[in-house]
Amino acid sequence: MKNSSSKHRSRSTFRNMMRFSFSCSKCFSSSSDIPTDNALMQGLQVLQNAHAFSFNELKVATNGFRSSNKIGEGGFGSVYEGILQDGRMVAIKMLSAGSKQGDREFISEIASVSNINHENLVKLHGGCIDGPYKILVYEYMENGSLAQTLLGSEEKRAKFRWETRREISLGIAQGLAYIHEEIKPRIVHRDIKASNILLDQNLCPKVSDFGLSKLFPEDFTHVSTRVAGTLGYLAPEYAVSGRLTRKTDVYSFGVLLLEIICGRKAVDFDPELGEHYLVEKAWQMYKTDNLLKLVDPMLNADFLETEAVGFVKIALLCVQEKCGLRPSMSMAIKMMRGEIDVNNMQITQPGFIIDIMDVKIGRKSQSSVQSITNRCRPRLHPL
Ligand SMILES: Nc1ncnc2c1ncn2[C@@H]1O[C@H](COP(=O)(O)OP(=O)(O)OP(=O)(O)O)[C@@H](O)[C@H]1O
Repeated sequence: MKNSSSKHRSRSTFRNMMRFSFSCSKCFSSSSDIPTDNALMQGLQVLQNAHAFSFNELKVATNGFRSSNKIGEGGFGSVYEGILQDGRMVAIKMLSAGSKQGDREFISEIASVSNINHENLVKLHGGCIDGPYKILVYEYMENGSLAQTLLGSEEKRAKFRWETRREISLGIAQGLAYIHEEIKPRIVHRDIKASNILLDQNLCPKVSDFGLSKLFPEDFTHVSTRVAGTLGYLAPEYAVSGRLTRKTDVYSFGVLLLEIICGRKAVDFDPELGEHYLVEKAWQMYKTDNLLKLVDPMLNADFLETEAVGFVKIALLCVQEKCGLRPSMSMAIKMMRGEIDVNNMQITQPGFIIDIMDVKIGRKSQSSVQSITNRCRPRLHPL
């Protein structure tokens, strides 16, 4: 199920075009986002809790960061597979040198991940800071990302059964519920998407890439922040106002859940249909009572209909336009397990962004949009 590095590269290039990060000094309290020497020092101190690898150790593990060891490339650097001296297989993420943003992501990732342990979160073994090099060392995930396996090209897509999709969805939800509700300080991931869900040898899903995560003091309901994330997964209110809450992740989870059920990307391009959006499609199908038609044809109708339709409804609840109507992750888990009947929940219009460069906006968003610049004004689609 593992893919070649060239394929990783071409997909990553496309994904990176979809990922964006911008700030607006007028409306976002961005001072905490600017990496300072102090912040860097704090990051280094936290790193002492994890293993500090030497650059040479990692160079040996990856055959001198040889291109044949490269397994992927993300927005902030390249990922290599490597074998440590003790025989452990690891994924080694070398952040792009000299990038200020890279510093921030690096510290954020270390601070978020080095102290947490959960079967649905990728384990960070440690890291290395050596001159211009900033490197993270993770447990190795044999089956790559959901973006490669479930949403890859038609001929290469893995055939995930319904039960596997259900367990993957539940696992991701459990990882998120853990960082949202169980640990202190709480963590908002901020970049939940298919390429950040990695699968181990047993197809157990693990949330990875905490580079954009924000630590959340317990008594805070939200923080104002630079907007960062990936188009298609971005909660509208967060894109519009920079107001980050756990419901920002819940929105992205809803989009991801739709992708898992439908086997289709959140935003896709078709030569005939043009660009189309999964959230919009799901809402149309819901309104016309056609949710079954959304389920991935690759399943050949081999799935539990009520459960699959229930999962689409849960996804629609997670992407509700009003974040107050979205469930918490623990509530979503209860619905997925059938402990709460999703059919008793009221589903209203979802919200989504189709173009961050265009200034046309849908209803309900005027007031919050007024405070931001033209450049970063998203267009909310009036569904
Ligand atoms: N722990 C890991 N085990 C195995 N492969 C990994 C691991 N971490 C990352 N990868 C591979 O490297 C690729 C790039 O990962 P990375 O987190 O740098 O970026 P991304 O999530 O794909 O993109 P972006 O940076 O835009 O979010 C992943 O898609 C995956 O194929």
